[in-house]
Amino acid sequence: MRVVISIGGSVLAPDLDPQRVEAHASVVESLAREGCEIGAVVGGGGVARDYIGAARELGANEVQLDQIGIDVTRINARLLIAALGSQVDPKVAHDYEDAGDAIRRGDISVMGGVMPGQTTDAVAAAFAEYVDADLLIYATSVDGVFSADPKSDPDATKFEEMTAGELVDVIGDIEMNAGSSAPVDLLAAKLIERAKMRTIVLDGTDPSRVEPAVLRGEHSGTDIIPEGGDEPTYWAQ
Ligand SMILES: Nc1ncnc2c1ncn2[C@@H]1O[C@H](COP(=O)(O)OP(=O)(O)OP(=O)(O)O)[C@@H](O)[C@H]1O
Ligand SMILES: O=c1ccn([C@@H]2O[C@H](COP(=O)(O)O)[C@@H](O)[C@H]2O)c(=O)[nH]1
Repeated sequence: MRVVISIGGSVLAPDLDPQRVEAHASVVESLAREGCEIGAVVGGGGVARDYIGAARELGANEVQLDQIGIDVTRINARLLIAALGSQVDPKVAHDYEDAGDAIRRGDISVMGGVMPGQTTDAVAAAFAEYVDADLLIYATSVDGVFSADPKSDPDATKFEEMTAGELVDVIGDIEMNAGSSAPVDLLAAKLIERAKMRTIVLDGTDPSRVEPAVLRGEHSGTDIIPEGGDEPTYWAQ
């Protein structure tokens, strides 16, 4: 089974705690030991937003701010690589071909951002499509996709499952400025829709939630069900 796991910067390194990074790496390594081929994509989190906020005040434009965000995602990717064992490609992949080559060699491949105008959510979706992944996981700071931002709307309700088209509708109004927050960005949602990619959005603040989701489909987040896609496959079945 081939899996792409997107790990938000806010769940990988909210406080630069090496033990937390190690815990995420352990989950990735454990899945690799189970025989999964793994691509990981790492976000920029609060550090990226801090840099973006400071540079915005200094007058940088949105593309320049995105470039700062990309730099931070790649630093976080290096952090994850540092915690992974010998099975990881030691280079942060800057494009999908390099990342795909690493996976075909049997390595775990780690990416950060690639180009302005999107977030690492879209990188993960494109990476998953490029390598024909069986499953795409978003380990983020919220336990799934809600009808509205649960941090600002107490009446927001969680979708246990939804189609990619419904996901596009729910997140369509979220701003796309550098450093913006969304469980999955709009471009990612469109890529998931066109690739008919089976996708799970879950709370990755506890990294141990990722493994049962990959192996058995067990999680409390949101399943994005492909319209016209294949039946879900799990490694343990
Ligand atoms: N409809 C929604 N459903 C769920 N979360 C939403 C929604 N709208 C906005 N959000 C916000 O999206 C945020 C999740 O994305 P956020 O960008 O913080 O982290 P991430 O995707 O894990 O990556 P990173 O921290 O690297 O940017 C949550 O904090 C939540 O407040
Ligand atoms: O491909 C990419 C990836 C990221 N960015 C910019 O970086 C920040 C942080 O990334 P997150 O995935 O949100 O953690 C993002 O808001 C963009 O500004 C990018 O431009 N292109």
